[in-house]
Amino acid sequence: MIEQQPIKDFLDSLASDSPTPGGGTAAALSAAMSCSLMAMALRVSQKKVQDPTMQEAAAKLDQIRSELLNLADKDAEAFEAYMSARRLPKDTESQKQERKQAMTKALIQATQVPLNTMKAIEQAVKTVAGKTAENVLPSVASDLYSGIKLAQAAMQCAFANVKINSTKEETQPLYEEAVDLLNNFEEIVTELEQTAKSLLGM
Ligand SMILES: Nc1nc(=O)c2c([nH]1)NC[C@@H]1CN(c3ccc(C(=O)N[C@@H](CCC(=O)O)C(=O)O)cc3)C=[N+]21
Repeated sequence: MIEQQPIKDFLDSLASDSPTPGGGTAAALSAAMSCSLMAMALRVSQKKVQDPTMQEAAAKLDQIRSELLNLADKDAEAFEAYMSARRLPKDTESQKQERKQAMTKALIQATQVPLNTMKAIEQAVKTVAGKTAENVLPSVASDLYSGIKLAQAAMQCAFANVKINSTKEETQPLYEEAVDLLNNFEEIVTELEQTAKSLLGM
């Protein structure tokens, strides 16, 4: 489990030529870090600003962060299963059929997981958008901004994983859902970025 790993060990295994952890895991973990940063900005601000939504939003971000850490593990499992299916024998006609079925099944899961990562990131950003972000103290505006930009990067990375796996008819509906989600997200995140920038005086 990723949560048990020292950061150095995780980064070494990400850099290694083994297929997992891969980009999908990195997207989910980056998003988890984004949640931490945004929660921190809210918790610091909450001490001085009378905004009862901040505490709740921070708690929600903690919950989404825990989901994202789980998705980081799930992504490695799903991509590993796909790589295993690819390694199945293909000597006879029935083996070929079985391998094809197993690969399709694993590919659907390897596409569903980064799509779930995208959904979690959208929830995280929606949690801070609007009044909550506007009430963040200028002293932690850089943390809010960093959290937002990390969320945006993680969203685009998770989307790239959905895209690269969307090579079959069976994954097409997931791809279409991801495109819609990304477009909607970009609108929300652009506005939120403006809020953080103006707090930063940028
Ligand atoms: N949900 C999801 N998560 C991913 O992380 C994900 C994904 N989908 N879809 C595709 C991309 C690409 N990616 C690779 C990482 C390493 C190798 C790799 O190490 N390949 C070696 C070893 C192959 C083996 O061990 O059989 C090779 O090709 O020589 C390949 C591909 C992860 N991705």
